Amino acid sequence: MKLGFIGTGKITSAVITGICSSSISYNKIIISERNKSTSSILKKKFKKITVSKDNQEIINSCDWIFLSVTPAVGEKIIKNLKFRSNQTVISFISTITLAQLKKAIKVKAKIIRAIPLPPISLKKGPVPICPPNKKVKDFFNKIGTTVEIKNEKSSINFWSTSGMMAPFYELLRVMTDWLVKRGVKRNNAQKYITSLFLALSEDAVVNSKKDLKFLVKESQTPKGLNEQGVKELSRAGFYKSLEKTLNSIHRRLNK
Ligand SMILES: NC(=O)C1=CN([C@@H]2O[C@H](COP(=O)(O)OP(=O)(O)OC[C@H]3O[C@@H](n4cnc5c(N)ncnc54)[C@H](OP(=O)(O)O)[C@@H]3O)[C@@H](O)[C@H]2O)C=CC1
Repeated sequence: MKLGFIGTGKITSAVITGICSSSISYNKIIISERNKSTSSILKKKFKKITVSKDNQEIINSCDWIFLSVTPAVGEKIIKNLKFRSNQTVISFISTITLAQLKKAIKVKAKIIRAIPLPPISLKKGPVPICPPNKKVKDFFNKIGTTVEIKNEKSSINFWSTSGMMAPFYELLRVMTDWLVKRGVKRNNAQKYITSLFLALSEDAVVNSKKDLKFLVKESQTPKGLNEQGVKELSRAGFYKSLEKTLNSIHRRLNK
């Protein structure tokens, strides 16, 4: 199987890093030259990668095509590319819908939307795909955890929560800086905060059969520090504001 990537930016780089350290079997990966620096780094790093200047040439030579350009570029270029009906086209593009993709691609290829996130480079994290597709599901399960979504409207909900990655890192940054201001060495502060949140996330995954509210409750002792933390942040509107931001990202995606 030959895999082609139209657009070689941050997410292509993460997906290819995941693929190249996984058990996925493929003959070749062809990536577009743009971005020049990213494509040349990937080519140097992984043997089976070829770089092409011509998007159409990538499509002509590959079985699976990953669309990984920004929405504005996608709207401009996809309609001018010629696909084959026996191809699988997987779009990472955030705001181009399945109906719009079908119209631009014209032939009856299999068209799937997927939302890989940067930790896919570590073969970790969820990959929502819509509509469900067995082969695409098996593929992403080798570099993450595929979540099949039947209804495209519902996939927008997942897209909305993916807008919380940078806010999550910002949370870690604020706590780390807080420790640094109190005299803790930066590397110790960062190590403490990142390993604490890694452990908490792993614990939440292990306990994923339980409703998260039990973990919220279990991690508080009456009148303890965590009880104070949740109470004060709730009173300050921290969690309401999180919900409000999710709603506003959702509205933007739903336009
Ligand atoms: N980053 C993320 O976490 C995620 C991103 N996505 C989606 O994936 C898509 C790509 O995102 P991301 O990787 O972050 O964006 P980037 O801006 O990093 O990558 C886009 C790439 O497209 C290239 N490009 C521009 N024009 C063309 C063209 N005509 N032909 C081929 N390639 C071209 C750019 O090259 P150049 O630099 O030369 O302009 C760049 O390398 C977006 O639609 C985004 O919504 C989806 C899931 C997660």
